[in-house]
Amino acid sequence: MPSSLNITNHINVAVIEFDSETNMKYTDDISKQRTISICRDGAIGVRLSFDGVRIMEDLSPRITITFQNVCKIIDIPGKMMDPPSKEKIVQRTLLDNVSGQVHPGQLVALMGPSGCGKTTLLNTLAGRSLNGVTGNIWLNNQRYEKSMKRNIAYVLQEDIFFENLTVKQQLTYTALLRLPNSLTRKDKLAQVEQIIEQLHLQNCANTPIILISGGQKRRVNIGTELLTNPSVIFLDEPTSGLDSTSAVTLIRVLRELALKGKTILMSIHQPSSPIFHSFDQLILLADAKTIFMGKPSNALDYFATLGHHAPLQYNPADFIMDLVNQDKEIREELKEAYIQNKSSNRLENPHKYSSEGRKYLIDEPNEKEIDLINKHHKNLMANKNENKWPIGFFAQTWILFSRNWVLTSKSQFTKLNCIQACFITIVFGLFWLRMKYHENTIQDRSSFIFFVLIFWPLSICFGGVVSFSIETSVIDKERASGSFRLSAYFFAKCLSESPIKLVLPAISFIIMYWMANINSDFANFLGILSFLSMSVLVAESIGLFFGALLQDVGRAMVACNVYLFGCLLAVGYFSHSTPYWLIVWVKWISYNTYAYNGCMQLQFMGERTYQCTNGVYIDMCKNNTNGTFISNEAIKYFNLNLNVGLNFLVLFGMLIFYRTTAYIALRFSNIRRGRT
Ligand SMILES: Nc1ncnc2c1ncn2[C@@H]1O[C@H](COP(=O)(O)OP(=O)(O)OP(=O)(O)O)[C@@H](O)[C@H]1O
Repeated sequence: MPSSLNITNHINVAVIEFDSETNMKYTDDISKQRTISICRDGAIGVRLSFDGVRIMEDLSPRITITFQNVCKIIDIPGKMMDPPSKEKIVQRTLLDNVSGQVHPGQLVALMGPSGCGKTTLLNTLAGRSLNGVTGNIWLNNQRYEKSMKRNIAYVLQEDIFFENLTVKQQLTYTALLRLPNSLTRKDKLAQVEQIIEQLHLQNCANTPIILISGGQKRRVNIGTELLTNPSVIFLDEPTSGLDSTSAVTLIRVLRELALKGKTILMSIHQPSSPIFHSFDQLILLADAKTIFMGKPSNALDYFATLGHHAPLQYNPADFIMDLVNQDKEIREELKEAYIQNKSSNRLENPHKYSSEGRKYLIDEPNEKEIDLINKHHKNLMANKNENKWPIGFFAQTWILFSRNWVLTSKSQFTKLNCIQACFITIVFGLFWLRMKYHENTIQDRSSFIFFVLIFWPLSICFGGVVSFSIETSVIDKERASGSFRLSAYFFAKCLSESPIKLVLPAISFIIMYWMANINSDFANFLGILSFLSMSVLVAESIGLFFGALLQDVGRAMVACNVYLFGCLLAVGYFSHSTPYWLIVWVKWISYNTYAYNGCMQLQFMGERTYQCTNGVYIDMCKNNTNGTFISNEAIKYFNLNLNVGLNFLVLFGMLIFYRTTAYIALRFSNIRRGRT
């Protein structure tokens, strides 16, 4: 035993969080150093190591998940059927009275042909897309409630990440977002290290996810879900796409987790023989119904009782999959046989199939209390005062801001973008090279401003259109596990992306501005730069708005193009004979009007002297072609009568307007997709 002084030193941190329901356990584990475990009634247990860092330990409640007669029926519009149905709505059964029970410490496989309902069952048990679901689901002896989600991890079939992040960055940002405020940053980072070690990811911890192998990606996916120390883990085909060695490694990791008391249910397609036999239980589905539930080692014996004998030396999983993938008649026979075999009154109602196989099946739960009792009883309901989110709005915004900053920097400063910026800068600079302060350059000066205000805003705008579509799958996945508010994501995105997206346009503009010799006054230069920056941000907001509203890149691009080019023409630069009724209103809703107006005034503002040339543009040069005029005269020529400050203010208003509508559109599209 360590000295009492030692213990006291390290309890200091814990005492702050003690309450009547907190248990303490002292372990003298040499491999993990001496630790004190603190276990509360929540999902997260805490271990104190002697260096004072708290590490979450496997002290989450042990949970038995019981599901009984779970059905899912959805309505499909008749015209979507093939062939189209005459009925307006066609009902389709995705799950038909599926029952089962998975205990802590068990690794259970869910198998069946493609489309039999494995993912649907996992979604249902994980509390996702519960529309049209009936039946009972219990976690221990408590009926399933939304708040219990925090005890559940769901590893999706696809490995969805921001692939430019390294493995460690991915896990760190997730830990900072999903672990509660009661843990310090240091504790959360320690938890990341623990997961990296547990999932054997040390070798690729600092490698971008895009460069790691499929098996490693799958483990990062699992690690991301394990960070919150869940009690129940659902995995949808975690071994698909992996070679047999990676699959075996993964199953070994899952087995280690099961040994720590996790309840694990995973769907799997065609496991190798060793993997098949490593499961504690097998649930086999066909056409939305159960056809076998028992130990994998009993599966072949069960099917043999129904006359389906496996050849010797044959992988049992292959045999079973071949069997259920055969014609519909066999599946009907297997479904019927299972119903008979599980039926308790089979003796009173003799059936055509042998009921000899019953001894190979595990009994289905029958809602009796005995099925639901779990010796590790814990209250799984969320405390009423408990926050819905692990961390507050500002903390969420800050972490998402940091992550987005890293991602946007990587995506913005690519070689391609830099080459494009250089090329545009040089072409624009050479085209309008060192314009003289002469009357005949005022039109060229106008076109310089006009084209600068087209190129950069439009190129950033199209980035905005695709922005959500690139991020939607990751954000949806993260929000499905309750990581952060949509508003925090949007706010962080706006704050982090705007400055980064302005860097290339600003550098390029500064060089072009000097090359074209626009206006040497520094204040005017800053003013024009501010107008360009504001135009870029407004244009990006328009892109974000269409991207969020239409949720389809193709359609959003078309809508954005039509809108922007309509607005661009309305400035009246290209045609002076456009009907007044057509441009009079479009002109005032076009951001180009204000940006162009402001920049042009700033360009000609001041007392700079211009040389008259032919008197085509400036009245006072008409009779004095060798004279001079003050640049302000050009403002009159271009009829620029809206105050510079007002132009900027309107642009700023547009920025706020389009960002707000983009957020509303995003929230609206989330509701349409069933997310809140
Ligand atoms: N939202 C939906 N609308 C209509 N049909 C759906 C919907 N979701 C699932 N289905 C259908 O339900 C059936 C079961 O789908 P599910 O994804 O659960 O199958 P699965 O067993 O996981 O298949 P796989 O092994 O190929 O992933 C499929 O036929 C699928 O087409």
